[in-house]
Amino acid sequence: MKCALIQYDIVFGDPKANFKKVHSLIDKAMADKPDVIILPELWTTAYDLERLDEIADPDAKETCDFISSLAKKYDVNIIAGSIAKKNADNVTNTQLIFNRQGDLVSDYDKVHLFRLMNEEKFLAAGRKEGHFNLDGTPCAGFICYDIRFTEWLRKHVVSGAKVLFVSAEWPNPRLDHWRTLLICRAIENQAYVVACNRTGKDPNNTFFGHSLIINPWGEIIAEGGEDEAIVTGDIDLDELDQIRTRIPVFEDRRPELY
Ligand SMILES: NC(=O)CCC(=O)C(=O)O
Repeated sequence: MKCALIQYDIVFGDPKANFKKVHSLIDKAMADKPDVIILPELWTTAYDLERLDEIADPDAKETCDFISSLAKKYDVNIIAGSIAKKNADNVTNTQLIFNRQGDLVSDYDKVHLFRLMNEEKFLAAGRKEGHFNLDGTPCAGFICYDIRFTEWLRKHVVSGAKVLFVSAEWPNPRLDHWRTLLICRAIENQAYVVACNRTGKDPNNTFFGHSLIINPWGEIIAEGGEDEAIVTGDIDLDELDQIRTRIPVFEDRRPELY
């Protein structure tokens, strides 16, 4: 599974500009023929939370039509980061996943809202799990702050997920937390972690990029810098099985004790 992570500077509060930018970045990413493309968190609006009434996508319809047509056109799976989705009575931070046929295979609402960026004041938290299947591989999706919640990711891995996709807007000065948490999630779960973070800045924060692909041994396969880039790397699921055989963490767990 070849992954292409599109880490870019999201235009604040301007979905139209972001659709245009993402269209051209996806066109560019396809030069490498990836199997899956990953976008960052809130990639249509960024953290312009005070204007969500105006700019959140009603039922995610416009975003779904746009991403679905690109997935079909390019025969590629797309983790459409997350977007602000306007529902009947609230707005959620929702990760949308499309397969190569352009079908929506998961819509995961961020479960853990991040107070430091005022999410709890404007967004409703999700309650359901983020499982999906891409080309026969069991995967799960998470959004930014979710990665601090070990049990949440573990629950998905225990239910079968082998690749953990993360969409983020993780700002300075917590680059060390970002890298360390993601490496730990990969090692402890003996799973691939594929995490896309935005670059650039908004009125309140600066973002460092450093999107990462990490193997189940905790080794970094690819890492972005601080600038806009398409970060690519391959995932080899045989390697995952070898690591799980060598150190059989899932056989040795004692869930009856904890
Ligand atoms: N957008 C987010 O959820 C940011 C999470 C974050 O920065 C953290 O330190 O956790």
